Amino acid sequence: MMVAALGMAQLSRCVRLLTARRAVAPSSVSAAEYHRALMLDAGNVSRVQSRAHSVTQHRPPGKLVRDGEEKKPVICVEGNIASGKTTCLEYFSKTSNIEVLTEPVSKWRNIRGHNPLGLMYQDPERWGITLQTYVQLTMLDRHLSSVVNSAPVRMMERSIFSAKYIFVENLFRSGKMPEVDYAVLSEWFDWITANISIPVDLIVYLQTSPQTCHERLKQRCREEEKVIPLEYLESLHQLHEDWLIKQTLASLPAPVLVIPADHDLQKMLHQYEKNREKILATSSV
Ligand SMILES: Nc1ncnc2c1ncn2[C@@H]1O[C@H](COP(=O)(O)OP(=O)(O)O)[C@@H](O)[C@H]1O
Ligand SMILES: Nc1ccn([C@H]2C[C@H](O)[C@@H](COP(=O)(O)O)O2)c(=O)n1
Repeated sequence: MMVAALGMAQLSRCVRLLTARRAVAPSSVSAAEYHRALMLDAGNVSRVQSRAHSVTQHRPPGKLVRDGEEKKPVICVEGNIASGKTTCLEYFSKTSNIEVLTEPVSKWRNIRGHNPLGLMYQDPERWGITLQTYVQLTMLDRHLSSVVNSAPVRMMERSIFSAKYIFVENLFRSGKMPEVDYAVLSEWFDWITANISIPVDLIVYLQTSPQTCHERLKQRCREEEKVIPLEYLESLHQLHEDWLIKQTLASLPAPVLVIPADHDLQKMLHQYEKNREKILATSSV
């Protein structure tokens, strides 16, 4: 399995911890109950503790978390390709005291000299599973990454949730991902979300029309994305709407703040200012 081959430190550590503890669990106690009762070492991973603020529903006890993670509220910025997520994060990082985590796109474009993002766009049936396995791994790594500064809020570009509910779902529904690949990715996703705490306190949805994204995407001119047709952005848009607005696709990990994002840059900065309090107040919810 690719994840094993890549040997991602956090995931394998979590897996090892669970496996090791399971091996010595008393036979009269279920594995789940036993894990709940465990107080794991104060090394890299520990059991969820009480939180400084009141948003506790996404941090159920018994899941593994990175030390300190539960103390900092997490905002995920979601939206279609080229909707303006990076631009939004840049703006807030310049104007507020926040910790910003961008999507690890450079890793998706270059893993040991290979470009799974480019391969996926060339032949999604063959390479969709490869890219999305790596996206899932690298997004989990982002979610679990240690706090890098003392900023009171963390703002992330996308999440492990949109990777699954939007991109994997789209590949499968459009017939470009074989059912077995979808099943493997879903099993991984279900295991991760059942066993590892992935706190999200607010989703900021940059809501755009697919046409706007198509224009911005052409303007950005990322080599791999030159083959993206408008129809692809329309499918992704529909899934975003189903997940974040209609709420019919999958459960939401956090409340959603919708920001209309078809406007020009100047007006968008105004929109961000208008919503600044709502977004950053997440830290005192
Ligand atoms: N409001 C806007 N109006 C016009 N162009 C924009 C706007 N926001 C971002 N862009 C441009 O659109 C492209 C995609 O924006 P980006 O922030 O990289 O999107 P994302 O991170 O969602 O893919 C970039 O070239 C960026 O400069
Ligand atoms: N799970 C994912 C996440 C992203 N991508 C692609 C889409 C874009 O080509 C690129 C980066 O996205 P952006 O930040 O520009 O919206 O990665 C994907 O295929 N699967």
